Amino acid sequence: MISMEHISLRRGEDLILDDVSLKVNKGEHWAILGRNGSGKTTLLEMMNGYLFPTSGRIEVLGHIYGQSDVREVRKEIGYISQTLLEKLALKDPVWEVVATGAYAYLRFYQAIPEEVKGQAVALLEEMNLGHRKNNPLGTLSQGERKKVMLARSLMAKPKLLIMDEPCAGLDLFEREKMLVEIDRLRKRDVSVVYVTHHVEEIVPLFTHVGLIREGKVAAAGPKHEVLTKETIMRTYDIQVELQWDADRPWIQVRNGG
Ligand SMILES: Nc1ncnc2c1ncn2[C@@H]1O[C@H](COP(=O)(O)OP(=O)(O)OP(=O)(O)O)[C@@H](O)[C@H]1O
Repeated sequence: MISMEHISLRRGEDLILDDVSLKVNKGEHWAILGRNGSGKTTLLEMMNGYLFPTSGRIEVLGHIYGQSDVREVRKEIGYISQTLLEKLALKDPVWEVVATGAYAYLRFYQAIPEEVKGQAVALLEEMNLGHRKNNPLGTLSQGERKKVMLARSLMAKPKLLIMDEPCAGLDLFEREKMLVEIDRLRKRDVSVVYVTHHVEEIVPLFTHVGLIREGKVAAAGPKHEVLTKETIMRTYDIQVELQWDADRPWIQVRNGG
């Protein structure tokens, strides 16, 4: 699905990504973690073809970046980020916001086919938001809005779903509801790449973990191999204990970190 080989990105004097290699195969779902400024969003922007590396090779869904039309590749990629959420029109009814996901634009300026509306409403119902379909997006809670974004990204039936901190800013209740939806992505034919700051968001859906430190891959591979207290301590410079419960990792910070 994704093959990044020896990717580096230089900005002036700074090496933002430093010889990063990462491979996401079909059937795998990856969680990417790392400290603030370690390069996670930059990595996602490269997967989407919004940023090009200074050196290295990126292949996504069989297209080699630099030799393909990235706009075509992006049609097969769903991208969920705070920036996108901020661009959506708060006055538009929720079902319409979801329906625009079937197309490459943010708002409709023509009649929406009934079939597309039906698909949007079905996705909202699947996420227990059917009763809110006619409400303006701006009246929904932050958690509900994030679910709307997820539903919207699924409209185009993406092969790859890239999520940049989709649970940021959610309370415990809203976050768990969102995580239920994310875990349910296993029923779809889609590979997920998910950036988060919180280890406990690595729900059972996820098969692999990548840890980024100062623009380099500190560790990457099957989650139970990669996610250990030693690798977390190396990535975050903090003393922790790590426990798995129902195939979900939890962190306890030791006194004084
Ligand atoms: N346009 C830019 N010009 C120069 N430096 C940049 C630019 N964009 C990002 N950076 C730098 O690149 C580094 C990595 O940024 P990035 O946003 O990828 O990190 P991140 O791991 O996603 O951080 P966070 O967890 O805080 O969101 C940071 O040091 C950032 O300041």
